[in-house]
Amino acid sequence: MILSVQGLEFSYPSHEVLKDISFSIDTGECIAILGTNGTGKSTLLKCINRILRPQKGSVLVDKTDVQKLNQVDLAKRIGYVSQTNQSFRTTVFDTVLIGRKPYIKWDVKEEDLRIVDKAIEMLGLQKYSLRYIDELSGGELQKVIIARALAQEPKILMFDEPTSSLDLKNQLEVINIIKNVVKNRKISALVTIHDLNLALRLADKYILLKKGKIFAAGGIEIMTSENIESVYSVPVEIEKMNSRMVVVPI
Ligand SMILES: Nc1ncnc2c1ncn2[C@@H]1O[C@H](COP(=O)(O)OP(=O)(O)OP(=O)(O)O)[C@@H](O)[C@H]1O
Repeated sequence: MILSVQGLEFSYPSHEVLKDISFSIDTGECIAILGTNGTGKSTLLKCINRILRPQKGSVLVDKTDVQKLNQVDLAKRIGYVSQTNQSFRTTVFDTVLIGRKPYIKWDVKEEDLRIVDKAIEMLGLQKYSLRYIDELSGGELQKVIIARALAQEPKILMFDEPTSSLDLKNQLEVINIIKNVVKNRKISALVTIHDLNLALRLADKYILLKKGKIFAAGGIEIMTSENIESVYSVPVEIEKMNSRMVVVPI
């Protein structure tokens, strides 16, 4: 088990957001965190990555409490791609190189450069490598930030809406990159995503959040029309197309 969240509760000063959240993830698993706007998906990722401190509960990564890890060890374990991006004026290459920061002691090594090149190549960003990130489109920048997280080589990759600025082709590419990286590197991913059909392509397991609580969690068997309707308040049908499950709002 690479990640274990037990009895997590989190409130902002004005209101309670997460209640009694418990789940665990094994190596090689890709988990989609689903739920309506404002239900607490990003807050959950931030609690796991220690950006926010839960009032109750624990988060163990590799059996170690995240609260006890120093910043470098945390960054070697968890890579986080948030919904908001940095605004420093750096090139694409240098931005992705920042992902290697936890490993660089004095000088950047050949291996760091190789890993950065590989991440840039995986996201198809070679032609932008020397461009400043404020000269990119929203989707291109999103891919740069994903490349930086891959270069970080963490054990758990967390993505907050990784496909939100991407066109259809890039959405599918990014989903496949995440799936392949998880399987090939034997790591895990936690992904918040609004598009249920992309979630079905991506994930091995699902967590349906409703009003800050886990409404259902598990494999494909929990992605029923009843559960989806209950969480999103929209009637849906689940159909099979080309041997793939699709969610169709009705
Ligand atoms: N910094 C903050 N201070 C106070 N309340 C906040 C803060 N950030 C988020 N919230 C509130 O906490 C709740 C959960 O927000 P969160 O961003 O985790 O939801 P989400 O499920 O990720 O939503 P979305 O799908 O819209 O991104 C919302 O009611 C939101 O308004």
